[in-house]
Amino acid sequence: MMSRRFPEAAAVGVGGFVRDDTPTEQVDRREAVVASLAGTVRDLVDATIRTTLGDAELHRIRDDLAAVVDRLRAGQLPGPAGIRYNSERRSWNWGNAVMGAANALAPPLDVVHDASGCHADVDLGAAYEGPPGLVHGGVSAMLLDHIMGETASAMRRTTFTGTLTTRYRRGTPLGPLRLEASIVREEGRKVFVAGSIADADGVTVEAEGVFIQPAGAPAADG
Ligand SMILES: CCCCCCCCCCCCCCCC(=O)SCCNC(=O)CCNC(=O)[C@H](O)C(C)(C)COP(=O)(O)OP(=O)(O)OC[C@H]1O[C@@H](n2cnc3c(N)ncnc32)[C@H](O)[C@@H]1OP(=O)(O)O
Repeated sequence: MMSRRFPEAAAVGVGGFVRDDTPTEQVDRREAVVASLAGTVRDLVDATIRTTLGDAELHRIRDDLAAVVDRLRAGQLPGPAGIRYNSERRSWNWGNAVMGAANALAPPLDVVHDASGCHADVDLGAAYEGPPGLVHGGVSAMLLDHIMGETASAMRRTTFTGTLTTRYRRGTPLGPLRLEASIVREEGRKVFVAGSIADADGVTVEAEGVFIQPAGAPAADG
């Protein structure tokens, strides 16, 4: 069993981004490879939840998978993936819980920056269920936290979630959903953001949040 404590990660701290001068072309190529692997692992998670196979077959599959894990463990980072960037301002955070390319737990969320903020279309399957057929409330909050945080940061400054308030207006069905977020106002280091999740029939969850630029955190615009 792997260790769950990563002391070196604690040292990253606020605004801690790792400079990594891997050329962008190489980063893009590797990202496509890890995203493809994560996509298959995501399928595996869904298939595991929904399998109806017998116990003996599941034991055999578990043994096969354990062998695959051993192969992956042959080359590992010492801790979490972190956020890396190169001199061409290409950044990558493949372990991110919401949009990490290598993270099969991430839905993943493909966030688009538009004139009013950010939006993302996502299709949530069986792995994100809370109440029967509905998205887990914590998953909704997680997705909103991310898209609202990305809106606050506008990819040019570091912001951390200070407060996130969610109002669940009705159940959010699993399946295709639309997330939106926009900046409401800014006060010094505080950015107030509104966000929502909607299905085809309208908004299911709405949220407001305060995202804060930690004192001394880096910003691309100075
Ligand atoms: C080059 C760069 C490019 C970067 C491009 C990156 C793009 C990549 C996008 C990824 C998007 C990720 C989106 C996920 C975002 C998370 O998930 S972040 C993880 C969850 N959040 C955390 O862990 C935060 C933990 N908390 C903290 O670190 C600190 O408490 C904070 C929030 C940074 C604030 O600390 P601080 O700067 O010391 O705050 P402080 O000076 O006490 O107060 C400043 C102001 O904020 C207010 N405030 C403080 N705390 C709070 C609070 N919790 N709630 C409300 N207001 C508060 C204070 O009242 C004060 O207000 P004023 O008096 O000025 O009116």
